[in-house]
Amino acid sequence: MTAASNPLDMPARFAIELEKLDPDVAFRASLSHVHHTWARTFHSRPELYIRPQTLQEIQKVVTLARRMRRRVVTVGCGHSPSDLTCTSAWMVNLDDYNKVLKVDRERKTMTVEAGIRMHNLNLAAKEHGLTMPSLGSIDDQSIAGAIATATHGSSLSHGLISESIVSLRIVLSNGQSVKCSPTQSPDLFRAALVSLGALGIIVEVEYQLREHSDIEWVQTILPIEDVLAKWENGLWTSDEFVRVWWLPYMRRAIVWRASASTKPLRKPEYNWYGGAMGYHSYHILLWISQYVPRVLPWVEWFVFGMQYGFKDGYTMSAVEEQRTGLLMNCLYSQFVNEWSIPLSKGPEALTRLTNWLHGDERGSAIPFSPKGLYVHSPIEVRVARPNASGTRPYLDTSFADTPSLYLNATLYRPYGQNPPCRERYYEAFEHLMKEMGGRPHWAKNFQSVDHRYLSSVYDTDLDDFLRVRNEVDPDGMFLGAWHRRTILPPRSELPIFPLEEKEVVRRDRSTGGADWIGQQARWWDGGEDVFEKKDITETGSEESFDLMAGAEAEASILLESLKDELDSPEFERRVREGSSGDQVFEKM
Ligand SMILES: Cc1cc2nc3c(=O)[nH]c(=O)nc-3n(C[C@H](O)[C@H](O)[C@H](O)COP(=O)(O)OP(=O)(O)OC[C@H]3O[C@@H](n4cnc5c(N)ncnc54)[C@H](O)[C@@H]3O)c2cc1C
Ligand SMILES: O=C1O[C@H](CO)[C@@H](O)[C@@H]1O
Repeated sequence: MTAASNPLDMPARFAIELEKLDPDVAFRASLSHVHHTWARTFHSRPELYIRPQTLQEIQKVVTLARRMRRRVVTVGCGHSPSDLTCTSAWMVNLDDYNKVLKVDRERKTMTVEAGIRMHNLNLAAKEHGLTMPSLGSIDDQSIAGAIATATHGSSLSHGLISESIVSLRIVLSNGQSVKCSPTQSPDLFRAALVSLGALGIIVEVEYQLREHSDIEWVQTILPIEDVLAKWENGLWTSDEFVRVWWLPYMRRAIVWRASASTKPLRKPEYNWYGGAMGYHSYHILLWISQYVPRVLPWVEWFVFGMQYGFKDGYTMSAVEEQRTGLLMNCLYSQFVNEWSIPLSKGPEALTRLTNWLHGDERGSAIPFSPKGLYVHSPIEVRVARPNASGTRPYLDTSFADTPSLYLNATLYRPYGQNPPCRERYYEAFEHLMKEMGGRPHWAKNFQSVDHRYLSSVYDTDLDDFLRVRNEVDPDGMFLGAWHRRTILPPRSELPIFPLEEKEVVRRDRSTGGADWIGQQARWWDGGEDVFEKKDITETGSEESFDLMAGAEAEASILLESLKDELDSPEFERRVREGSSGDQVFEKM
């Protein structure tokens, strides 16, 4: 172990605990990984970044973390733009645990290691004439990461991506690997289907596929009045997949629809603006709007006119494989704030939001001033039907008894810069969503949600999720600041867990995004061991939290000690390249 490569030396006890475990099971960790979200909205530096390749290696990590009293975050490919995957403790990534384990062609199911990316899952499925029944905008996510935050596509014939999970296997904080399904540990299964990384490490997924197919998609630009007129009359049922991009300033919308097709594959007609020219000119215009926000309505008109047509009714179409035809270019780094509300409330929500963006605070009944506020468009409008698998995840963001509408207020971060309008836009947007009983997309950049609000919209499902979660992870090995801020009650009602990690420093980076530093209720082993020294038996007593306050002092000292490194060109390079630093111990 070369401590020299890392100012945060591993404590002496680490080597002792490691030696107690089977040396033939590798421990593949690096000391200097820099984690960042896909959008580079958050960066954090785990004490250890571990890339296991077998189930035994994963179990070894959990056992060691438990003995070293460390929190564990499992990261897929970091596409969640919030601080959900930030940690200063131990980070596990399953990119090297990504094999296809079994294909049952008759049942059309495939069992895979949980680190597999959905793109590769679908490629493997295609070899057997199969495909995933639905997809969202991209397929880069790990299958475990995608289901963990209730990832969805846009179809009234499909629910969440996790709806096609037949069974899964999860390594719990006691190191046991448990298989669960609708008939095996059904409670654990319902919690694990949307786990927020808070239950354990999902290691295997059995996925229900369907016959491989192509789709023909057609997109048309229309006045929003036409779209609203069709809302209950076929807009969402004309095809298997339908999604809408809402252009609030032009009061128009792009309707994209697709259904299975046996026609010959056909690319969309060439649009010179649709490639690099459009990408870079839009990016530059968004950058200009950072300084002159009032150009944004013009930018919407120009960019979407060039891309989708200036005249109503302009149509483009193509025939593609479903596994690629459902995907889209999500362009630039972005904040995304997406909520689900009952589909029936869509016209009211979109009309009020559009009017608010046009400056009509009173008429929109959104009590925040829209004065001087300009936002990026489009607003993404998608749908899902209620879970039809018979086993509904406790934290299913779609509604159980009515079709769901997902509204996504995307704000781009041109060249990594935060847009000036985010706080007020999202304040107003979330006010409207909450008024309609909305549920925030777990992965995204919502900012005004706590346990009290989530209890009001998830009712006993949130209680059931937390019951199962606390049973299988009583020390909070898989809990961090994000969970405490959202799904967990305040510390006064539910004491901090022995291994729960707290955010102690969040520092904006000059190059965009934020550095996130956390600390657990106990001090790193270099300092005093609060749980042994003060014999704090019940979890989360005041003292331990006060010590957390002490941890703030400690963390600002830590930040000072790290400041030079965090601002160093070397760290910038690693952030830019997303390098995982040097592999320190390969086989322990
Ligand atoms: C460009 C872009 C497009 C997107 N498109 C869509 C879309 O169309 N629809 C939609 O709904 N969402 C969409 N998302 C959101 C995305 O699907 C979610 O953020 C998803 O969780 C990311 O998957 P990931 O593998 O990157 O997981 P991460 O972001 O790395 O992790 C997400 C959560 O999963 C947990 N996790 C990861 N692996 C495991 C594991 N093996 N065991 C237990 N927990 C685990 C993590 O701890 C964390 O809590 C998009 C995001 C981006 C950046
Ligand atoms: O998070 C997401 O980003 C894209 C929009 O860029 C959207 O489709 C997805 O849910």
